[in-house]
Amino acid sequence: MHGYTRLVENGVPNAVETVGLRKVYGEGSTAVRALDDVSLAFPNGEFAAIMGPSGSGKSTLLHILGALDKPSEGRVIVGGTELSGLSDRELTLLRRRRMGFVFQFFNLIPTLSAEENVLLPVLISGKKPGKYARRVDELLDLVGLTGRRDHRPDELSGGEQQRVAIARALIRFPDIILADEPTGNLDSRTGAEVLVLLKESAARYDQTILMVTHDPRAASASDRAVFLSDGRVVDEARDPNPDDILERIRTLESLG
Ligand SMILES: Nc1ncnc2c1ncn2[C@@H]1O[C@H](COP(=O)(O)OP(=O)(O)OP(=O)(O)O)[C@@H](O)[C@H]1O
Repeated sequence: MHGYTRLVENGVPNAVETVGLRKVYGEGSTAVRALDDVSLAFPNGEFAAIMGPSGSGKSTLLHILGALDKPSEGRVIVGGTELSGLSDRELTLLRRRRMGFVFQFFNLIPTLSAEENVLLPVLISGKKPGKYARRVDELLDLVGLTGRRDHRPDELSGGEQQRVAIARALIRFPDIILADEPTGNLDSRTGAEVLVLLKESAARYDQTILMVTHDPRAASASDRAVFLSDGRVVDEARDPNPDDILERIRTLESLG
């Protein structure tokens, strides 16, 4: 159905919403049901953590929420727009205009400086980089890399590279930030700093954060943790604390 819109109480569409999402990889006896009837709503401005055991479907869900992959069945609605009605070109534009990706393996371009990596989404979308000069300065300052702007990725630590990736994800003021294990290979202090950065940006620019993580401490920074098991949403926790999350994970793993 085209133009499908669901409204939340105050009349503003959810940042992202899914209805009856299924994803099956492969066919016949080797088919894997990665997502099974997932219906979720992420209101504007929410910081949501997506958790669950290995293989439970977290990355698959994040890729579908970020319009990087398509569901086998069900709907994804981003800011009131149903994705199934969009062409590949329109999906690309929607990703560029509205989404920022922070993935664990930083995907920085090795031959570009930190500053050039941050500007990459601007260059790719054909905008004039000069217009973003002030924004680059602001972001490099926000992530504490002003003094490293001319360094290439191999001249930066893992934490610094991750901070470049965050600045890059934020450069075009995305409505939605999708993060896959953003603290996964960082020490706990750098990981905590990265989360503070994401939260500060989200609060300042009214952005929604969708973050896959295994880390109870990272998830406790969120407004809501959603737990997947075998491709289904099996639990949710509002304003979770690390102990609460650990307890729920243990329960899920004992059931699995
Ligand atoms: N491209 C693919 N082809 C076939 N099966 C896949 C593919 N991608 C994922 N799967 C399967 O789908 C299921 C869900 O995978 P997914 O990567 O979403 O889980 P996850 O919760 O992110 O796991 P992890 O925490 O280990 O990263 C798994 O059983 C996985 O083996």
